[in-house]
Amino acid sequence: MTTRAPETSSALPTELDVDLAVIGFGKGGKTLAAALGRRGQRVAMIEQSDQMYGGTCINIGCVPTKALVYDAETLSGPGPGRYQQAARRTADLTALLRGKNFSMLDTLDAVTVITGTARFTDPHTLTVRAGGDTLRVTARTIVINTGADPVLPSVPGLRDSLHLVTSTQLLARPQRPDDLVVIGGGYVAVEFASMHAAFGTRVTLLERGPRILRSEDDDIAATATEILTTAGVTVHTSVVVTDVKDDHAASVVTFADPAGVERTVRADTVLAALGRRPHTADLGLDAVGIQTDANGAVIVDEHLRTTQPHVYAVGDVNGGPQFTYISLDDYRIVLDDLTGAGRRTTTDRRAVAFALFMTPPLARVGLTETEARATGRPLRIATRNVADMATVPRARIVHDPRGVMKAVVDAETDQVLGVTMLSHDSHETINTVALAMRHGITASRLRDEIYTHPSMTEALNDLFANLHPAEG
Ligand SMILES: Cc1cc2nc3c(=O)[nH]c(=O)nc-3n(C[C@H](O)[C@H](O)[C@H](O)COP(=O)(O)OP(=O)(O)OC[C@H]3O[C@@H](n4cnc5c(N)ncnc54)[C@H](O)[C@@H]3O)c2cc1C
Ligand SMILES: NC(=O)c1ccc[n+]([C@@H]2O[C@H](COP(=O)([O-])OP(=O)(O)OC[C@H]3O[C@@H](n4cnc5c(N)ncnc54)[C@H](O)[C@@H]3O)[C@@H](O)[C@H]2O)c1
Repeated sequence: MTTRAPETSSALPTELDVDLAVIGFGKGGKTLAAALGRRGQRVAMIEQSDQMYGGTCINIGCVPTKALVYDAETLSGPGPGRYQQAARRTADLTALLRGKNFSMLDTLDAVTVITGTARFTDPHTLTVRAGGDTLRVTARTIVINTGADPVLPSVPGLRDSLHLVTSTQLLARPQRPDDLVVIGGGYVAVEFASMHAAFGTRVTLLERGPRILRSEDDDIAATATEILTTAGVTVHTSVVVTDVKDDHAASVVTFADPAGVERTVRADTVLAALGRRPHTADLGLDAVGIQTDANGAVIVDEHLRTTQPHVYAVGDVNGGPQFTYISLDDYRIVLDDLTGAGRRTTTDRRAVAFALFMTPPLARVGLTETEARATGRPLRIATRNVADMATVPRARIVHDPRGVMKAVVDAETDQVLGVTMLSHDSHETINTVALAMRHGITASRLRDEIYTHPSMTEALNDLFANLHPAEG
């Protein structure tokens, strides 16, 4: 167990040779570092910030956002005070998890945690800098796990606005905004809009596409929009944000509406939630023969090997789906390649579910109706409003009968092609469907299974009993 922070390491060696060097304390990399460290391999974990031990998810991503969403749903009292209480609790929680993540590696004798910024100088060598100090790390195997950064579009005035925030900056604030403009209509936009509206912030969401949640079916996006609108979010779609100007304590955001009419909205905070781009620009990859694609993602094969076969890329940086559990699965693939049979690949992934934590949450696994129709197969489809599911009292028990569920099934094979749930607890229930899909359990069997009562899972009895041949 040795911990080196180059900024304080003048008495420490300036060179380190290890079996594995991991750049970035993300989910996949830290899990691999711990696994190989426990086996006695010499590992260097290099993380640029002592505020990021444990990576994006626990510090500035999943954990703080979901803690705030939960508190928005459950704490009582006036919005500003509730938010401050929730923000304090969230900061305490992330600090606790950050410490635990650091200890998980730092307590392993074979692992060295280095706090500094890494850059390749040759295919087996990294230069790690912090302040004026430099450490040279050579490694047999290197894993790039540097995550992704928010994209900021070149809207005039946006980048210079004093009121512009990324999700990271907004999470760091102890106070909620009074008026928030959210630009974007995807994961970050919808989660922050929903949560801040629940804390009493006036929220306006500006999405350039014809609907929010562009990957979902029209009817699902429409129900999500209705839920957000009822919760107090003003949603504008098919808009073009043309200008952002600061005016004392606020920003004036100008946008063209679908008819081309210029409109403005004023807010003390403007959140850019426009996607996240793989973090590769400053790693020196080109010079050492590690190729990236047009979006900056490290190009990898199905074993997550880069164009230098001893260098792997895991998590958001390799351009795959940006979810913590995908980074974790990347770890399994790399571990198998390094220590196992090397059979596990990204092509093994089937029926991977996701959940977006608006209230109630939206979860999906498999195909949307639109995607299923495009396959040309004969389909059976069920669409059920939660409020109409009399046999699912759980939603009313918890005071939340909002939402809709949809199942899309191959009419010939009875195979489940996809399920979408915008409903209470869908982030849990969807895992049952995903497991069933992965193991070939048919729609009829899901319809006839025994589920606990009163639970949201028993909605599967109702949903799969209501399949009808797809029209059109
Ligand atoms: C607001 C928000 C909410 C989210 N919510 C969810 C959710 O609910 N569920 C979910 O599954 N996913 C969620 N995500 C996505 C999820 O957080 C990411 O997909 C995941 O954390 C990516 O992990 P990673 O392994 O790619 O690396 P990361 O965890 O991003 O770690 C990368 C690390 O590399 C470090 N680094 C970068 N460059 C260098 C360098 N040159 N030298 C040293 N260190 C460096 C960074 O400081 C960082 O700590 C959310 C994301 C955001 C932004
Ligand atoms: N619950 C979760 O699992 C969770 C939560 C948050 C983030 N994430 C991950 O982080 C990733 C990044 O999230 P995100 O919301 O930043 O990106 P996103 O790709 O989900 O959504 C970006 C949205 O911005 C819109 N957009 C782009 N340019 C625009 C412009 N100029 N004006 C208006 N709208 C514009 C797009 O049409 C899209 O709807 C997600 O894709 C997801 O993988 C996951």
